[in-house]
Amino acid sequence: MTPMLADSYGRVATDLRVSLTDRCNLRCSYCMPPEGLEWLPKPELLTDDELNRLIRIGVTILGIEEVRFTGGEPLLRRGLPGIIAAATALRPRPRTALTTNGIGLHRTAPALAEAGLDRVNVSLDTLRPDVFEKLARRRRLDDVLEGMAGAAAAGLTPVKVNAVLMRDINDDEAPELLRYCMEHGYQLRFIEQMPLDAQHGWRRDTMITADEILDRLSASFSLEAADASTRGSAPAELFYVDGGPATVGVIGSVTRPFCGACDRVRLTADGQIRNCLFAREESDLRSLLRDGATDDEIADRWTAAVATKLPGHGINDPTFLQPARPMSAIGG
Ligand SMILES: Nc1nc2c(ncn2[C@@H]2O[C@H](COP(=O)(O)OP(=O)(O)OP(=O)(O)O)[C@@H](O)[C@H]2O)c(=O)[nH]1
Ligand SMILES: C[S@@+](CC[C@H](N)C(=O)[O-])C[C@H]1O[C@@H](n2cnc3c(N)ncnc32)[C@H](O)[C@@H]1O
Ligand code: SF4
Ligand code: SF4
Repeated sequence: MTPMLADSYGRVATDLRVSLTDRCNLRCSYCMPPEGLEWLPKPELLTDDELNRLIRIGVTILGIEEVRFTGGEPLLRRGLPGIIAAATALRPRPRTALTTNGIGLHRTAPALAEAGLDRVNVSLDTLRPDVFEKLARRRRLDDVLEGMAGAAAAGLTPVKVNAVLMRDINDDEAPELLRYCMEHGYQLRFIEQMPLDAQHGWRRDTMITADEILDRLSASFSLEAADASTRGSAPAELFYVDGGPATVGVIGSVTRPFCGACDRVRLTADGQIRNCLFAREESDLRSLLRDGATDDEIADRWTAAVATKLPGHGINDPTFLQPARPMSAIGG
């Protein structure tokens, strides 16, 4: 198929990240303020049918090969199994994945697997209940751990685990998290905090960098960089732990950006296409949908949206401005 979602820097978007809701049942301090946010009004959200149609256009007309469901917290979306089933019924069948905080996953994992979901990424920043409560502002650590186990038992593997380290909160926990994940067969990745929180609390001088993460891990494990040629467009740089085969990943979005190999495009829960996590402009597919546009007209607007993608996120430029939408409303 001719690549349709190409930008002017030679990159082609084949990975569609779909935000199913901007709501969440946690309040991670690097993402949301304690009081939550003003949620998108219901009439502005795409219905399941509208979402399914856009995913179908992405896969069958525009060359999307992988669909990632995210949010907000995607498990809060009632129609999730049906949305997954509609995506996996498409031909060519896209690979599917879910990025979740894991709450409730223990219960829903079998139904999600049954609907055709291939794998999950679960966010887990700490193994200490008091630190979890401080970071996520809810007492739900056990639910998350149970959710990860449920996903593995349902075959939603590999279970990848995302951890953000925050200075003086959980930055001493890197080795403990890695040991836990290795024991349970999960693939852990540490993520550099990005300036995407609604309360604009990100500070370059306090963020934990990829170099620091690697230093902390190296005090307890021997790490050997995996062959870079196998990385492709993956955000995580992989390191073999103690000779392998277990690996740990580092997602250095700020200090080791990977935008040159980006293959992502995002659809927000209210039907806007964003060609980058940090885009300051969006393309409105919802109005087209609701005005009776044809599949080809929708595909044309989507193609034009990706064509204007910038070469990188610009976080390291002096003129950088954080996007108006926070991470939870973009779809992380
Ligand atoms: N800069 C940047 N960071 C991203 C992007 N997508 C995801 N991330 C960061 O990487 C983290 C992990 O993302 P996930 O949704 O778990 O999945 P992934 O790493 O993209 O994908 P897989 O490794 O294929 O499972 C997110 O929490 C973000 O912090 C992106 O497009 N740009
Ligand atoms: C926005 S959440 C949405 C999915 C789900 N609620 C979850 O937490 O996995 C997706 C990912 O973004 C990460 N994230 C949120 N805010 C971030 C930030 N400011 N910098 C880096 N990663 C962030 C989270 O840790 C999570 O792994
Ligand atoms: S990172 Fe995920 S779980 Fe945490 S507040 Fe944001 S959307 Fe919710
Ligand atoms: S910051 Fe933008 S260009 Fe860079 S990898 Fe993420 S989505 Fe792609």
